[in-house]
Amino acid sequence: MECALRRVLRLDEQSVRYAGPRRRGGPLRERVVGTRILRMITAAMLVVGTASHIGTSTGVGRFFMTDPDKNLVHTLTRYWRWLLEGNVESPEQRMNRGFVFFAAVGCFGGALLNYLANLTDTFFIVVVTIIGAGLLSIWAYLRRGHYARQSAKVSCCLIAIALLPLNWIYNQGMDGPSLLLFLVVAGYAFCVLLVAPWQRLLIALLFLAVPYLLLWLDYRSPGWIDPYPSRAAHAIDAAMTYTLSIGLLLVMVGGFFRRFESEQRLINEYAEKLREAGRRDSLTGLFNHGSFYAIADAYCRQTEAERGVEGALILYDLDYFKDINDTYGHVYGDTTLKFFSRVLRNVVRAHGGTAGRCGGEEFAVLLPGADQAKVEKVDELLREACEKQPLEHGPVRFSGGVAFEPADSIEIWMERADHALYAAKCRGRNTTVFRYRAPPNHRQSQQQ
Ligand SMILES: Nc1nc2c(ncn2[C@@H]2O[C@H](COP(=O)(O)OP(=O)(O)OP(=O)(O)O)[C@@H](O)[C@H]2O)c(=O)[nH]1
Repeated sequence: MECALRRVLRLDEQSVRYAGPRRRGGPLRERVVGTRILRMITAAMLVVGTASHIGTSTGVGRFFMTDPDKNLVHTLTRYWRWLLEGNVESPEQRMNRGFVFFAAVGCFGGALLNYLANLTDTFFIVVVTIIGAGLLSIWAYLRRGHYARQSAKVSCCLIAIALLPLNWIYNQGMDGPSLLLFLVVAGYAFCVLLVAPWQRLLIALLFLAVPYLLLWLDYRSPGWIDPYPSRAAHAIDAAMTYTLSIGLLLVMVGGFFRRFESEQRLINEYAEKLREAGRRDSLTGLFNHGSFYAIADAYCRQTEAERGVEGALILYDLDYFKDINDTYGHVYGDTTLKFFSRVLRNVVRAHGGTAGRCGGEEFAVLLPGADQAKVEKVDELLREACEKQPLEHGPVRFSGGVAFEPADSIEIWMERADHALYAAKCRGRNTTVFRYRAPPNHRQSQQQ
């Protein structure tokens, strides 16, 4: 195994010459190869995973998924999702999980290869394994939906203080790819850690201070730094690190786009909820006075040009509601209002109408295109439902007044319905008056 690896990586005498004389002393150990391979593996996984993710989210992957013989993308996406998705679905968390997971895989892969090929000191293998275990436990913690920012802070510190300095020392220091990796991880830290400005400043200082320190070490004590064994190894490492960096940038930018989209979706949802709440009566859930008037007024205007158009406006008022409040309390009064509203909404909706609460114990119903027979039916069903389901202190009773044929404005139409309602109250309540039909050509006569 060791020989094969060495043959593949061409670690021959010529390669050793490229590196120049050993600076740290002792025989040349090809420890750099392990970290290089780990980056290759991580980059390959990242590229395949990201490609499958982009494939499915853009719809390109659907082409493959429709064909049962080409379901590789589907399988990869399933694994990719399992790795990144947990109990909580937020783009920030997914971005975090993706980053931490690949860092952990990189550590384990590197440690394993270094061990198998006997490339580095045991110290390097142990430290990288410990860092990998730390990152993996952070990833597992994140998958369970725990708070992402604390874990992101810990993983950033682990990478910045331990992993990248090791990478620096074992990968030709300032001539290797570690500075590029520092830059990408710093970008990740700035993107994911939405912390207070002073903490952001601390992170920036950390990502400046550690490379400065390493540059100084590189300059003052070059014996600490391991060179590349060959030009080929240097080129491969540069290519792989660059690919890894592009992949990580993709994860970050993709995460940001998804986060922007989900926040936009949330804003729209809340705006819609607010709009809806502004149109509804908070106690009964029916349209409130303003929105009911607007709907009914729009109907009046819409039917203005049409002659003899059908339609009815009904006003309902609960009977002796003040007595109910005074005798059984306001809570019972509210229960009565809610019950009546629910029954009213169900009956009216079933007949294509709209119900609203005009205030107190007064309700309004718009039945577009309804003739007298339909209005009588609605009224009958409503009374029947209230009688059949008595509340604790008896059935809800109410009076109603109906105005047929839309008027020029809702105010005029309401006034006519109100007259009918008043008539119903005068007749002894618990009844509906239908007699307020508009005279023929009432619109023309009103305009004159
Ligand atoms: N519980 C409760 N009571 C309300 C609410 N809004 C208005 N009221 C009460 O409704 C009562 C209306 O009383 P009135 O206008 O005298 O009507 P009424 O007693 O039903 O008499 P008639 O309509 O003539 O049968 C008042 O006591 C108000 O305080 C509400 O949201 N909840």
